[in-house]
Amino acid sequence: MKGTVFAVALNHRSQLDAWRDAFHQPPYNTPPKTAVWFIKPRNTLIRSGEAIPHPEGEQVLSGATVALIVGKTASKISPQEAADYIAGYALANEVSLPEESFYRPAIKAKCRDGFCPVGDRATVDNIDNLTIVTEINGREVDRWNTADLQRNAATLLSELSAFATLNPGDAILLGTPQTRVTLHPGDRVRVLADGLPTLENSVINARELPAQQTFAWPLSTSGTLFALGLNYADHASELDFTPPTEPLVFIKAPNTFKEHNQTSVRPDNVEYMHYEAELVVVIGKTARHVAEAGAMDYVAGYTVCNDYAIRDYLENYYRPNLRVKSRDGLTPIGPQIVDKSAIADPHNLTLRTWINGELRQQGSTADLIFSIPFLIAYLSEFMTLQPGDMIATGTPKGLADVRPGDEVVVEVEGVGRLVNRIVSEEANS
Ligand SMILES: O=C(O)C/C=C\CC(=O)C(=O)O
Ligand SMILES: [Mg+2]
Repeated sequence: MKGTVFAVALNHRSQLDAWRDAFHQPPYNTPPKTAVWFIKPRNTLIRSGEAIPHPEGEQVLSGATVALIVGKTASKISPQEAADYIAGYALANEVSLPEESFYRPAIKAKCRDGFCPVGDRATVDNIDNLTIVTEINGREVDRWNTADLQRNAATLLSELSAFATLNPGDAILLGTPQTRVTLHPGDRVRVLADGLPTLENSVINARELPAQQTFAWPLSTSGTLFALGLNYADHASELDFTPPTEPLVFIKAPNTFKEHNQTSVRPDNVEYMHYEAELVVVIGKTARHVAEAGAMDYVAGYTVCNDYAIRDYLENYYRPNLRVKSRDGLTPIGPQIVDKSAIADPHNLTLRTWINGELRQQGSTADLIFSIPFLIAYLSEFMTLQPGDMIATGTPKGLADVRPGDEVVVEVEGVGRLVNRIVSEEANS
């Protein structure tokens, strides 16, 4: 099994009930209109029998659920067609720290090493009425039924495939109830459901992890692309935000990647398709608990990306949400990785974007709010960065809409010049 693990928050009725009043207050203002997606990156994935690391001083919550495993490439499918695209289901545990907000991506709560155990796959007769039981140290502590999900498995597959092509081995975690069970070092947590292989994991103190243990999806084909939001003060203010005091990090899945000289699709009937020129840092060796002072040793090189956003789809849930940023083909990246030794000072590079030859965006990595070593230290404090992982460092001021027919060139001085063309949905079909 391999692939990207997508997950959905606020999909159990008990969660919607608990948050109902808050949804009408800032920062949310309205209840979510679409599924609230997030990604469990490869460092979170472990198998049955492996240990869940418990970060010292944190409250760790078990979130027993089911993973839908995709069997066939799925793009824009209806709920009625979904069964044909599903290879089976597996028990999973969407382990998390407590969440006090659904406004920003919950990366620090949900993307810690080993926070996504997934069991073996099987087929299930009726996934929409499945009871999932959690036992800790042999005692039942939780039980819930998939009939209480807001969106069922087929609907989730359909809604995600509307903007992200799913490939065999990709998975969707169906959601968890509001109430979760606390895990402690030394616990054994078992997740059970009729017809699915039991998922069993011990919980160990994260300090006791063997140094060489990595948290890699066994057959992963691609590193994780972490992206920074609002990492340039001038860009934050053009979007009417004050600059963040802590990095705002979201994840872009591999379905978004496009090579140099390819096309990206502008969805019909949208007003805002914005380019974003960004310097991307490529990690060269495993980084866990790295100090800022030594963090540049973990960089292999640099590349360029265009972190397109469809801002019409912004909702104040895990903002920027996957519908805005993780659409098929909306991250042109490349054209090459430039070795670290070729860049004298990555914090003094000019970024530029041209539309049809006209210069529309210009900034400098000198203005990054959170520097490259700070970001590596920040992320590696709560997750293991692995060779091939990437950090898109954010974009400066200068956004504008792009239209079918436009040629968009983003450049980072000394690193590369990345060309992309915008096409309409019709031209792409
Ligand atoms: O939530 C928002 O509107 C802003 C999030 C990300 C912007 C981004 O990708 C960047 O600053 O770069
Ligand atoms: Mg960006």
